[in-house]
Amino acid sequence: MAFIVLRKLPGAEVQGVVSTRPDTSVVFTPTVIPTPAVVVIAAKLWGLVAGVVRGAVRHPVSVALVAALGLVAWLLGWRAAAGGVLGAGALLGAWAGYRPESFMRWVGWQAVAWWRWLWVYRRHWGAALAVSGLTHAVRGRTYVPDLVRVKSDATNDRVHVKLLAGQEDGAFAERSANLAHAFGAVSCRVGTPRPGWVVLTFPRHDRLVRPIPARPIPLLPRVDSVDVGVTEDGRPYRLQIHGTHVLLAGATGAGKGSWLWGVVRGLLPAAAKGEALFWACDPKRMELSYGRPLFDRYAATGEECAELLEAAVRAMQERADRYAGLRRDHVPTPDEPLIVVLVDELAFLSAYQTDRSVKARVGAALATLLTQGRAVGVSVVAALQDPRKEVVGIRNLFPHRVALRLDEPDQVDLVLGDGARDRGAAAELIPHDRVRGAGIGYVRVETSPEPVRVRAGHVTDQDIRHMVLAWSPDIREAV
Ligand SMILES: Nc1ncnc2c1ncn2[C@@H]1O[C@H](COP(=O)(O)OP(=O)(O)OP(=O)(O)O)[C@@H](O)[C@H]1O
Repeated sequence: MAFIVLRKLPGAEVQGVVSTRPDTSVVFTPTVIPTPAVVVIAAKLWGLVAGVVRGAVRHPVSVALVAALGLVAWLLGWRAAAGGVLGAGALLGAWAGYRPESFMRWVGWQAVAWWRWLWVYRRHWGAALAVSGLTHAVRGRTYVPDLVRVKSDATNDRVHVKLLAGQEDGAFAERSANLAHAFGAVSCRVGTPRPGWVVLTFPRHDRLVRPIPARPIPLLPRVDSVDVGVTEDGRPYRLQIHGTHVLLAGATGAGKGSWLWGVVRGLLPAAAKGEALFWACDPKRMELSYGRPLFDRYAATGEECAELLEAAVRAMQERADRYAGLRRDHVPTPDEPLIVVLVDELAFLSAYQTDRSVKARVGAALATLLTQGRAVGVSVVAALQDPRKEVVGIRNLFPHRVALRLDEPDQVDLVLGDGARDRGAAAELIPHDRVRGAGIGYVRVETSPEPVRVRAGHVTDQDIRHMVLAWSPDIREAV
């Protein structure tokens, strides 16, 4: 409208023309009302002031720096301003050299975030969201969700987006693959920090691309959770054990073994103190047999596994009878240790089990343990290749679940719950290659609706041999 007022367009004004485009319905040309220049200039000025204020609120440090520099140049001349810039640069350089972590925290990552906001996100925002189908047209005007802030750290960019009124976070979750491609990232995870907002997490570097050595055996006994690996942010990941059950789902070769052994490794000091016991079901006889001396009970055949699980149910019920009316939770002690029931391949005992009576006994014992074991100190940690198999019935009884590499995208939601795949848990895309992919899995954490990618420390055969030599009960007793 402003141009129509300020500039006389050539040719005659065409009025009341109805135009059509092949991809839209009828579009009517709006009536042009000549506006006084002063109104248009005032509107432009208002837009400018609003833009400056918005910029100052969103980027206070950058705006303050530019303003301070302008003030110095105005009051003292450009030489003083240039000297100030050089001096500030030297100070920042010294800070970065002596205290790189605090420098990155307060200055470095802010600068990276600002650059990424400007160069990667802001530049393509409207077009990328329009092509992804995340903009909305209302009465001929197109509205784009607001790109409010970008925060960066060593691994990820977190893009804070204010949704359009009436838009829902699921729309972004469904388009996470489009967004990842649009902004050149390997993936995009969608979180909802509060109503009306989404946070899109774009990883810049993959910290998990190389295997991680087995996590150190803790110095002090601890049973609540175990440090089994590292998250993509580089933080240790503690898997909850006490008061819960854990399901590890992953195709063959996905690295379930390193998670199972990571649990054993982290609980060794507690086991040495008598506060944790390992009962192992190893129907494949491949995985757990290697560290057999570490286990207080070990079962391999279907019959033996059924007996072991029923013994766990008896121990659980005996405790429940004693606790009834007296206490509501379990505290591990040498008299009342946490019993960790490890099951290497759940489907061997359920879906592939040919002996019907064994299958029924295992199913009944597992269902009882999973529904009643948590409060009295019996935790099940089970591995499973195919989450579609007959374990469907008990799958949801595991409060903590890990989706390692899976064969099909549909399997992800079966393991992690509805919507996990859309929110970025692309477990079917974890590389098959052992070096780049084994041991990587997606987990859900209580603090965030977005799945978190974790790589378990690689517990090698040599680590297991060392664990057996240093920590098995027989050897400790002999010493
Ligand atoms: N965290 C890890 N980091 C790197 N390599 C790993 C990791 N975990 C396992 N591996 C390697 O990947 C291969 C497969 O691991 P593993 O046997 O644990 O897989 P799995 O899921 O138990 O497979 P299956 O169900 O067939 O037994 C092994 O060679 C192992 O050494």
